[in-house]
Amino acid sequence: MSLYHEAASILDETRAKKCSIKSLVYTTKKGKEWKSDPKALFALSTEAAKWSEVLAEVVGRSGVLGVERTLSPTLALVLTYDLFLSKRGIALPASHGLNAAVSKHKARLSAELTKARLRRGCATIDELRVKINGGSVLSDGKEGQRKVPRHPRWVRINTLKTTLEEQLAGQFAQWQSVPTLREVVQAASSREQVYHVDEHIPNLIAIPSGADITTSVAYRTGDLILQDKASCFPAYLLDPQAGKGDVIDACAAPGNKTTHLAAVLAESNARRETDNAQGGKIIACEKDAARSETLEKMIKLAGAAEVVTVKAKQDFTKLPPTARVAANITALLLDPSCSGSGMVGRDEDSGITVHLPSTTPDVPTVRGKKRKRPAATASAALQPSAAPPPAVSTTEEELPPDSADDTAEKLTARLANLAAFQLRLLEHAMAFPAARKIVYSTCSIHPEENEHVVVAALRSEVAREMGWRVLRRSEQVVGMREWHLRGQRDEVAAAVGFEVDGETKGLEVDVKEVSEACLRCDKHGEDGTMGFFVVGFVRDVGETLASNGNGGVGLVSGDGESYDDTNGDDESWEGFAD
Ligand SMILES: C[S@@+](CC[C@H](N)C(=O)[O-])C[C@H]1O[C@@H](n2cnc3c(N)ncnc32)[C@H](O)[C@@H]1O
Repeated sequence: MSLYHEAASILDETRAKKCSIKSLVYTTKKGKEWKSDPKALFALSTEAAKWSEVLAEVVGRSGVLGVERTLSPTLALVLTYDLFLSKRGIALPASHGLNAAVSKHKARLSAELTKARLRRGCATIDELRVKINGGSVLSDGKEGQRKVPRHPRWVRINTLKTTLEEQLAGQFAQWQSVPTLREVVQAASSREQVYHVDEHIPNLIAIPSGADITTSVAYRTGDLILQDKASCFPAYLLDPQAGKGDVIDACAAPGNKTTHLAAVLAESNARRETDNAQGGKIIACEKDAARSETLEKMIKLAGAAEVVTVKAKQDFTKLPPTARVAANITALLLDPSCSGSGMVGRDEDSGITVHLPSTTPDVPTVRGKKRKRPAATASAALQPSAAPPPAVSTTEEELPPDSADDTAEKLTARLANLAAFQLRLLEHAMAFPAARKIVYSTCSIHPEENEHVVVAALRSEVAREMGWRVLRRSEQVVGMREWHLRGQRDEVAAAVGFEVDGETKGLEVDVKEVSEACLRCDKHGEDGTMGFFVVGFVRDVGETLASNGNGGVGLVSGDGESYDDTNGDDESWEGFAD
């Protein structure tokens, strides 16, 4: 099988199973069977996927698929990518059937590529490349108007296996530390070896987007994990503490947040070495069978298998809060499927939408499965708050990321279904009897999946019965408390049902408190993150919350005895920052 056939089959599988290209190339059983060099295969599949929205238009409008019967839509995508966009061109002899099938239509394809570029307002292919690689651009100030993407590559140091210091002295020994993220971003195109240690998340560094560490031993052995900064917020905010019960990661695959949770818990255990309050395990649920396999592999690779128990093919909503395994669950991380509207095209860990060309010309872009759904408003799906949410089809939870050609009506209906599903999961989490803390997150920029779900959850019967409220900003771990982007106040107010006009108190929801408790990350913003939303919930019943000295809160029993005495040791968390 040629590189092109293999890359096309990877794109087909990515679409069908919604799994990442990286996991297909490197970690699946099939990965061992690839004949092509994995690095070349990964690069071609990822680049073709990133460009697929444009190339689907180019190939579809050219009509090539109607005449070249040997070409499948994905095969045409990967070949057209190499024909026009890779430095070396198609890596096959000119006489090879596949090369000829595309090259003989070069003029027509090239004309369509020009039109597609102009439709996107780009004067040159390089400008289009920048747009595709990160959306927004900024001048690097070195070569006139040369533009570079805003996004760095985020690398989490896996403290289950190594330390930040060890990696900076080893893998990054030849690299230069820079004091600002901007310097990393500006180095993106020149591939300078610079890194910036993040100010908010411990053990996280940013490196230029062009820097590839995926071939390094440290990456392959799980010492380094590619994880967007925003995606590190949930585990850090949940802040599981040693000796205070077990944690559920309800929607765990592919497992980046699970392994981050394990690392945070292990840090806490290490700080408690001298007393008896160690322990705590993580239960990772994943509904999808294929993704459960990936999850298991990622956990093993990250060295988290001892502390994490995988519940493969486990629908979280089918795990009864009264089950024996649930009795000791004190914290839950809920990162459910969402619209993915915050995802950045180049973030291979989060998955990329593969667009396919039409097999008949003049149809701009053929998207994935078409779903006929009645129009509905997202907020209607969350009303009335105490009533059970409407039934959601099982497939709707798994929709691919938003597409530019979604009509407003389709998007509204889609968000309504997603929001109802997300609320259902959140309400289920709130029913766990020993639970004291929940972190809810999405990689969506839509308030319907974010602030609106938070308000609906707070107003739900289970939240009121169990005493759930938001984890206030002042109670959050230091990096999250200091994060500048908070929830959208007008959206919280809209969900509560009244306008903001200086008066922020609702009947049962404090708009200011709730919006301040929520954290948002901007897609394509100066922070170099994907679009993201995260919020914490806590309940005080039977216990009160007190500062744990980590800048956040720990549980204190009713009689005032603290379960946590990490004052002093916590300095190490903040110490990593610079
Ligand atoms: C956004 S992804 C989670 C990403 C993951 N937390 C990480 O950081 O690597 C959502 C996952 O939830 C799974 N899922 C969806 N509904 C579920 C349910 N009811 N129970 C358990 N898992 C579910 C999906 O299959 C998908 O793998």
